[in-house]
Amino acid sequence: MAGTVRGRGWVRSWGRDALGLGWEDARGPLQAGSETPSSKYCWTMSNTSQRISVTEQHMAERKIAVVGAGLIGLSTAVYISESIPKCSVTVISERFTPNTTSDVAAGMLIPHTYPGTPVHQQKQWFRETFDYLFEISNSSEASDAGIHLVSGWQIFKTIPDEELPFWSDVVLGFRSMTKEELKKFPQHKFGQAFTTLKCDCPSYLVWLEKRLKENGSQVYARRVEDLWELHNKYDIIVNCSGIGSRELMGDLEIYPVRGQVLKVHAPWVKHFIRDGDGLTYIYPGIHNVTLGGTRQKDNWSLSPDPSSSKDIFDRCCVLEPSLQRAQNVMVRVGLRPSRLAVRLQKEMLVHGGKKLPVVHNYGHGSGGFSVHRGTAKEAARLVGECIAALEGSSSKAKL
Ligand SMILES: Cc1cc2nc3c(=O)[nH]c(=O)nc-3n(C[C@H](O)[C@H](O)[C@H](O)COP(=O)(O)OP(=O)(O)OC[C@H]3O[C@@H](n4cnc5c(N)ncnc54)[C@H](O)[C@@H]3O)c2cc1C
Ligand SMILES: O=C([O-])CC(=O)C(=O)O
Repeated sequence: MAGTVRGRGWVRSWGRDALGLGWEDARGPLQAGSETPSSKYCWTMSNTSQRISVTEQHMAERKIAVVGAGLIGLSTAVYISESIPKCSVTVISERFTPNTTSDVAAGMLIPHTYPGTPVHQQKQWFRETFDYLFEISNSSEASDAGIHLVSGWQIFKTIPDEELPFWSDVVLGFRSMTKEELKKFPQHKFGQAFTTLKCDCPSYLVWLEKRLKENGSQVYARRVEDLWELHNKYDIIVNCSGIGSRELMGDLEIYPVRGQVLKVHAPWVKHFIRDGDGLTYIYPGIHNVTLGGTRQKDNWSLSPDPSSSKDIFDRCCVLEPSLQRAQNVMVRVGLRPSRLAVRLQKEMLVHGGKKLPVVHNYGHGSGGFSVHRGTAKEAARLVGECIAALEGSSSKAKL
């Protein structure tokens, strides 16, 4: 069975591979049982990626599979394909844009704290992500990538313990709100004004997919039940399966935090507004304004809840009364892949005397957009270490 899905510039063809599993290919269907055309792969280096230091000479071409095609999988695959020489990158995922959690997100660059990750590390990830997207926002790619600057306010009913958050010198023009500005919010006592970046989620994911295609990477649509399925075809696995890691890796430290948002047409809203309690926010984007939200721990339901929609809308109208005239209200629900700390580490799986190096990059919770480029860079560095170890063991074997 074969067919074609979805347009938007990159048509994926699909069919079934030698394992009897559904696959998708960026350049048209492979024949069942055919070899992955890895020798055709090439790598390029953009001025925003650093090349990972892996000795190129005499290196075997390494086959890397990235599991997951949400924001984290795509951005990690792009970073690897642009920074590691002599490797082929294949993305394998059950779902693609527009059907991932990443498509539901507001896509704002305002960090959420991971209690189990050192703050200096989170700040570095945020800075790397901010600098990368700022450069895109300042280029001709900005509209294709769906990246833009947005200014606004974070407001508080009581003065927060931390008046200067750790990320205040990364965003632009951070300052306390003036008394005049606060008059707009009579229930709030304190506020922070700043300019940050926003990703238009489906556009950014489509743009990342396009980058991968240009780098010669492959994309397959299928669910992975066990990483060992990939052992014979790939040298290194990068696990970016988000909340899917609970089942795939048996990681009980990751849990869903259900989020419901409304996407509305209100083109006159230009400023973002976020209540510091993290529950209510208004984020103007390119195509619509995202109104949020809910945070429901351990709730797996992807069905929209009408009473939550009304509550979100009412809360947002209190902060921005003009939203009462908003139109085309769409409801979206996503499960934030939450964890005390992002899992960004190497693991060597061993099974029947065989080894499979895995790099994990998942558990970004409420803040994936804010740190994705930084975590992609760190995951690529760990992949570089795995390659160096494989090179070391293959040269020892030759002696
Ligand atoms: C309502 C809401 C608003 C948000 N707003 C923001 C925001 O403004 N700013 C911000 O920084 N963050 C925000 N987030 C958080 C952000 O969306 C997440 O941190 C981010 O999307 C996580 O990306 P991911 O790639 O890890 O997960 P996902 O997008 O869920 O991708 C996981 C991928 O893995 C695949 N997969 C899973 N299991 C398997 C398997 N067994 N086999 C094959 N494939 C598998 C899935 O199909 C999917 O493609 C928001 C989240 C929500 C829900
Ligand atoms: O909290 C926010 O501002 C938006 C967000 O990241 C979320 O809902 O997870």
